[in-house]
Amino acid sequence: MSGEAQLEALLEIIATSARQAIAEYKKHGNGVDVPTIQSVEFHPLDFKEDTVALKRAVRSLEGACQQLCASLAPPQHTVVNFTHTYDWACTGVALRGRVADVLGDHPKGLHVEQLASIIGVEKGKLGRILRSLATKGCFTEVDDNVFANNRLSLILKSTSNVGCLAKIYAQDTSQGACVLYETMTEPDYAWSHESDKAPMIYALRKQGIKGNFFDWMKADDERRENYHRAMIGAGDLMGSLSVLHHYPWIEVKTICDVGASVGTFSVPLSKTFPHLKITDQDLPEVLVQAKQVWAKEAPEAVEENRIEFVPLNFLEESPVKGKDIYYLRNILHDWPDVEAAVILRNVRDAMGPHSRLLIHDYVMASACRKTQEAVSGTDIAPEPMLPNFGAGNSRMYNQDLSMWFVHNGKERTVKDLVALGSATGLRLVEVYDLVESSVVEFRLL
Ligand SMILES: C[S@@+](CC[C@H](N)C(=O)[O-])C[C@H]1O[C@@H](n2cnc3c(N)ncnc32)[C@H](O)[C@@H]1O
Repeated sequence: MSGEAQLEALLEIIATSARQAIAEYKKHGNGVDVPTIQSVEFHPLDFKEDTVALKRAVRSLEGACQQLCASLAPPQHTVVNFTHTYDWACTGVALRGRVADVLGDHPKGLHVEQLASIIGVEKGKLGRILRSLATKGCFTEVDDNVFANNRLSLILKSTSNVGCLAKIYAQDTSQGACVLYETMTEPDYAWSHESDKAPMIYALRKQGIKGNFFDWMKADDERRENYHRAMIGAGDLMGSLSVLHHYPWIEVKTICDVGASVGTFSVPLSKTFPHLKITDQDLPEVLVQAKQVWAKEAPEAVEENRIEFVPLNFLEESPVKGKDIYYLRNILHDWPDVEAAVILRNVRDAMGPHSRLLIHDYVMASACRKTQEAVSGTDIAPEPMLPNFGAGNSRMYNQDLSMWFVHNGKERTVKDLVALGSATGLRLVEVYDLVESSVVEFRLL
């Protein structure tokens, strides 16, 4: 394909995928207009469980847009932009200062002078941060230095679970990112894949931190509560609940949610499929918080004994035995290969011949078409796009880096998961591609 033909094909993909996204908003809008950056409320589609069709369209749209811009802009423009972005720092200020909460009481907007005095920061500095965010479509500058919430900034309200996740990236993960090169060159850290040698732990060591991210997180109640709310947010962000609509749950009777957090997946599962007997397993202190969440969000499941809570340290013991499904969402990516193999071995020891293991994570793919076609279990982008959808999947590749910075963990390819599985006596059965995340199903060998 000539250069010009490639660019024309990208334009075509942009137009088609944007129209597919618009059609999705119209289909689920119940009369609400399609969203723009001027929208001030959420759209009915924003928190739907099954977001596969919208995500598919947005993945192609973002991938093709970035590829087209990277092709046509001068290279210095694109490459310096990689290093010259402070979105995370500005968003972190908005989150910590609860800017969106304050603006919630002022739907027509608030002058930055009043806003800054409520928050307790200097008005000129706050104004520059909000203008930078408004320039990217988050908050609206309704008049000179007067800011109001919009559909994007609502995500930064303190009631938002996705906001809790954004806070972790802005405040904690970023600390690991800032010392990345040091951790790749200092001998104690450079060759280590241990979780207590992760870049974020390196950054925090001056505070006398001992252990890994989970030790650090559980040592502080507020941090722990934010983390588990963030896990609900992560599910929303990834559209993980699509799995409720794309897996044959009706054929299942019992499920063990391994590393269940506060029931981020199993609470909605119990509501959609009340025939299921669910076992939630996590560290004991997490189950204390989980029981409170279940009592509030799904009291009927608790009263009808459809949920049991069993403490588990999956690095040291097996989950309860003989369940139909062992479900691990966003678990393996927290751990380096050695610990991931221990977890899988412990799960395998609990499985019976009828049991299935579902690993629900991001599933990485190569950016090289030749390799992708040979091993992929997930969608491959049409030419001339990069086969892994390029920037359309950037969150997956950023998440892989986040798992390194925070845990020395990683996201894995289907090939990596198959290798881990077969080393622990498991065989691949199927890959369910939910566009952003995938569910990889295994059985005993
Ligand atoms: C990234 S969160 C995922 C939570 C949940 N599966 C989800 O998708 O929302 C990882 C979970 O693993 C749990 N965890 C960490 N170490 C553990 C261990 N040694 N044994 C059992 N659970 C553990 C954490 O408490 C946390 O709930």
